[in-house]
Amino acid sequence: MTATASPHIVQAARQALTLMDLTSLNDNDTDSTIEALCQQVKTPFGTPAAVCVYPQFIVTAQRALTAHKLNEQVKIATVTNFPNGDDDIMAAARETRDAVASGAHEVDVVFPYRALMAGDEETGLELVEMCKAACAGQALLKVIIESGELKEPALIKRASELAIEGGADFIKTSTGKVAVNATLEAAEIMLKAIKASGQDVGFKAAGGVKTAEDAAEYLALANDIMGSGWATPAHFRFGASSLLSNLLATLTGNTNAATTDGGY
Ligand SMILES: O=C[C@H](O)COP(=O)(O)O
Repeated sequence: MTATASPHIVQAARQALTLMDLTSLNDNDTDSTIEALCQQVKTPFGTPAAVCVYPQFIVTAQRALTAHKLNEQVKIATVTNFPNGDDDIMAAARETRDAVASGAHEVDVVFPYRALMAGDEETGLELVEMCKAACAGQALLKVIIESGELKEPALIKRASELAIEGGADFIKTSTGKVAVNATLEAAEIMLKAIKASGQDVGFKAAGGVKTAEDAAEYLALANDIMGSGWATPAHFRFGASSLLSNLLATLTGNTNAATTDGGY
């Protein structure tokens, strides 16, 4: 992305930056990589909404954000039942409770999507209910439905409905760990499920969102379905490991910036 980006794309980049859960969920993450991640959140254009890290790095993120005096404005998100979406309700609830006790402000739990594909709706509903209870009103619960594995629009819709019924604060497309991650098609189904529920639930597009142009398409969809002004950090997030560099390049017109933070 270069200085030639249209005003519309520049505006989307500015908005997307503040809606981002800047993510590092790699098996080889260390305290150092998470410290480096937290260092990136301070930009001339504001900060991402959150960093998203594995549970063992919650404290590392807390310490690093505090050192940068950003612990008040940047939330710490983590993942549970991740990435497989197993159907062990109590294990997911325990992980979620432990993550909140460690200081997570937001927990992204994977819905037991394979159980749903096998026709079992109850397990997913109960798992979300138990994880919501484990958040104890202290943390937001984002439910990852793994839309790229569910594939069928009817299953994506049903998983969204069950997550919302179970108490999800956000529904999220993907773990970023499967072949198909966020798509506009899945986003449309999920946003329409939120709208139809009449509940105050947010949406997170995650996995494969890499450019300001990608972000602009999701934001336009959210504006169309939910109304303009809805996509604030309270309702909309991008889960992304390599979007930030492109947004900064778009905002500064500096193509070199695109090479500085990719590859998490
Ligand atoms: O939740 C966020 C995803 O894991 C990030 O996926 P990504 O590496 O494709 O940006």
